[in-house]
Amino acid sequence: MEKDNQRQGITIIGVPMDLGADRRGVDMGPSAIRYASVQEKLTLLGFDVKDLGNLQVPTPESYDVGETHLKYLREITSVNEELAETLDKVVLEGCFPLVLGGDHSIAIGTIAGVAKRRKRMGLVWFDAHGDLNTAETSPTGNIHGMPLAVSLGIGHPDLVNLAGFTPKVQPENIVVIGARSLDEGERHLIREKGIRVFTMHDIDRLGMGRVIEESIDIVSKDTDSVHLSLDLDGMDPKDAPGVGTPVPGGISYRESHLAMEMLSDAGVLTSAEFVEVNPILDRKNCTAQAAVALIGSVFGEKIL
Ligand SMILES: NC(=[NH2+])NCCC[C@H](N)C(=O)O
Ligand SMILES: [Mn+2]
Ligand SMILES: [Mn+2]
Repeated sequence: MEKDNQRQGITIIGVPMDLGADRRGVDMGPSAIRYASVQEKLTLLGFDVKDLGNLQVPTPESYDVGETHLKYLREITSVNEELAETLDKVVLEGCFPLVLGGDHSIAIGTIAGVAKRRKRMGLVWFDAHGDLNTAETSPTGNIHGMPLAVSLGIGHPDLVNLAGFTPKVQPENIVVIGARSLDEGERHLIREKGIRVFTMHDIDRLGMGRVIEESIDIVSKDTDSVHLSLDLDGMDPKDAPGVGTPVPGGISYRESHLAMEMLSDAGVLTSAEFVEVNPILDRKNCTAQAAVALIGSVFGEKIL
């Protein structure tokens, strides 16, 4: 991949989605991240920032949950269709799309939108979870546990065929970083597809520096773009408590920054999303603040 030196601008899109997860409140994630001054930070870093505001997302109270093994499938599909269309336009304009969630089910639409005009996309999946479930393997029926499988072309046809093509990404161009809570079906899929998963065990042994060096090789080999999908629950709950599905033993605050700084230095990223910030479960907005600090590092902020 060529280094992307002529970044024109950044376009922010909020997706206040909470239909993909069991715990309410993650719909306030985009507001919390904006409140933590994301636009100011990026402007200070010298970028031309445009905020498109939030997509409209139905509230769970006004809809029927639908099939319990794929909760709110219809509503989630339609929001993701709109998100994919919005992102396609942003890519066509030559801007860097920065999506603020919302639960992780929005990655279905983000990835569909950013992959549409690309031949081959690399994907960095920063998460405590694999998000590789299907209706058959999910223990919860929550679609936020499925977006990576969907992007690989595995899952309900309405989700998989979103934006009219499938798959969005190939298993050999994906890295998962920070995994420590995987369901049985997800373990199977990881082995079957040969997906490179850097678990917490690998991060402990290799160190984040090596993990990211290897990750950059994987996601940039023979690709024309790289998307970062960052679930704040990848971080340790001590540093990012405002998430709906926290798992102890996560990536530290500094390791997270090192990962973002190295991705930034490599100049490979072409789009990003920050998801699962739940202000109701947070402590004085510190999870949204962590998200904004990491966004700073993604866009080149340095200590010195
Ligand atoms: N994006 C997330 N936080 N996903 C959590 C998924 C948890 C669990 N594996 C499930 O499928 O329900
Ligand atoms: Mn997660
Ligand atoms: Mn996730």
